[in-house]
Amino acid sequence: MANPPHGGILKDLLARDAPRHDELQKESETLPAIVLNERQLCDLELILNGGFSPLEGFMNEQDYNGVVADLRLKSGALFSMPICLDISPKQVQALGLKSGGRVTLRDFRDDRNLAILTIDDIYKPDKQKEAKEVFGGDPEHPAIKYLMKQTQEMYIGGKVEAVNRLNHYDYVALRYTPAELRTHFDKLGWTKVVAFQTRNPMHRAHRELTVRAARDRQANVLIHPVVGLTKPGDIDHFTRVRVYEALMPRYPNGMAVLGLLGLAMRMGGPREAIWHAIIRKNHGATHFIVGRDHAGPGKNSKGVDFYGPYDAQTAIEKYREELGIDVVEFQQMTYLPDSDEYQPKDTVAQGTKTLDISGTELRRRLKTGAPIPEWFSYPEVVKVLRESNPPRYSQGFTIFLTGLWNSGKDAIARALQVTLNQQGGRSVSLLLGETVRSELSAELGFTREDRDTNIARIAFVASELTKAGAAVIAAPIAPFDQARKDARHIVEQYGTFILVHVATSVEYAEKTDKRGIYQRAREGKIKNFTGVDDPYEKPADADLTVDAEKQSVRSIVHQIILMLEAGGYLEAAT
Ligand SMILES: Nc1ncnc2c1ncn2[C@@H]1O[C@H](COP(=O)(O)OS(=O)(=O)O)[C@@H](OP(=O)(O)O)[C@H]1O
Repeated sequence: MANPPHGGILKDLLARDAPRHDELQKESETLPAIVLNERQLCDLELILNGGFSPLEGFMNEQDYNGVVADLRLKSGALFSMPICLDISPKQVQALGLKSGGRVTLRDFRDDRNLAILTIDDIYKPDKQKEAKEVFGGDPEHPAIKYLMKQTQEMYIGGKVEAVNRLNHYDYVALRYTPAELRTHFDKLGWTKVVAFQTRNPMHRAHRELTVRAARDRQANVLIHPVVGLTKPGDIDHFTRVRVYEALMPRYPNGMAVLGLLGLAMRMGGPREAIWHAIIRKNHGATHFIVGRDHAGPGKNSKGVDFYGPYDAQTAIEKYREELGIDVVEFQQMTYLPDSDEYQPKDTVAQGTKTLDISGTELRRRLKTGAPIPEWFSYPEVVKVLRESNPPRYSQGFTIFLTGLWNSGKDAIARALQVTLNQQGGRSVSLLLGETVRSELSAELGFTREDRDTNIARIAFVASELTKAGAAVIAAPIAPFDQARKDARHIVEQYGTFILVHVATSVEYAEKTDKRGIYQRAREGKIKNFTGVDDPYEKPADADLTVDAEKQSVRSIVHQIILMLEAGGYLEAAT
């Protein structure tokens, strides 16, 4: 038998009775609706399927205050994380929400009605207190940032009834509800299950740690990674799930099962560890692994740890009896090359040679293509990671040429395009000012606002192409510094952005103008012409500055190619 859920009863709020379900469905169409964001959707799913048992809805003020102050619901049950539905006062008013009323909870992704909430109360939380008590108070903590910047001013509490399940389209078969996992364990005949929480790829150390835990407790293993929301900047869950799938055959004799958990983590260290244990208990696990810096966000910008490395273990220890799940505490695992094995750091005899590869070092090796040894990870895991972190020579990039009209930037852009096409290996996209103006920005003029919009559109397209692995050459005038900086920011989410200032003087651009455009601008026939009666802000952040008066197009293109080569973006012809 699987572990009894927290509070004794596994909540399952989806109406099984077909007539009742139809009634709720109909009613949901008639009620005012709150459209849930990603975090709220994750929370709702785990409320509805019992992952957050004994919760039956979003917390009302009494439950919230109890949880914030001393980790207790009004009923006295232990619960460490506030689970609240935030809403703006404006929306409360617009929807006419008040205590006793009912409101539909809707999915932002497909507008499906998911649940009906009966309102207990609408209250204003003390955010400062929540930040301090729940997360420790450091304003750089990701959950505190979210609380202060994204969370609305009011919370709305009350029980929910499910109308529909959330739709998922990725890894559906691996997403088990608590009831499904319990049935699965039952089917396998598992009575002791040690659950492992993670938001990172898993390597050999994790495999050794979980097997060791299983051996110690004579249990089976549930690999239970979070695929809802994790820490901003984490490796995306698609890559991670492929890693977990690659790793699973390394557990002997079917001793482990992989299940995905659509949790929105808060990175709340000690409080989060207790919450995680409760969630795993609800999913039927009898044991839960808590390792080093469990669910901590690491260090703040001053290099100070948000939590001590074993704070979570201490916190969870305090509630050991009450939690009803056996917590398996682990020190960090380290590799002993002489005996080719992993051991918890605290059990290694002094003077023994150990090896470790940090997350930062791993990212560096993935980036540069440097080898990742087999003692650290399995080749099949490394293969998945390398596929998601391709070497520079197959990553996308954007070359953004900025300069006056007729500065030579278009000629450079065209020459660079054919040079890169000759090299091959990537598709090359050319976004000339004139093409963009006619295809994307036909309705825009040349006010500052319109020019900024034009550059923002170019940046968006360039970022998408960069993400897809293309070489993008953009060549608008882009006279304003802030718009160029914004463009860099957007593209750099996905790849390298190289700003090339084509600093040819206006005199030369004008002298070599064969179309008479400058003359028309001087005569006032074209207004607000850059370099004539509209400013060009010279970039102070150009990665390369060139001048078509002093250099040939060929030599400028060569300079850009050399830069790309130095950055590792061009694969040597083999
Ligand atoms: N007032 C004014 N100022 C600057 N340029 C003007 C202006 N009016 C029209 N044009 C023609 O628009 C083309 C340049 O547009 P860009 O998209 O590169 O400009 S911007 O980056 O949005 O500032 C460029 O045309 P193409 O020759 O087709 O490139 C300019 O000649």
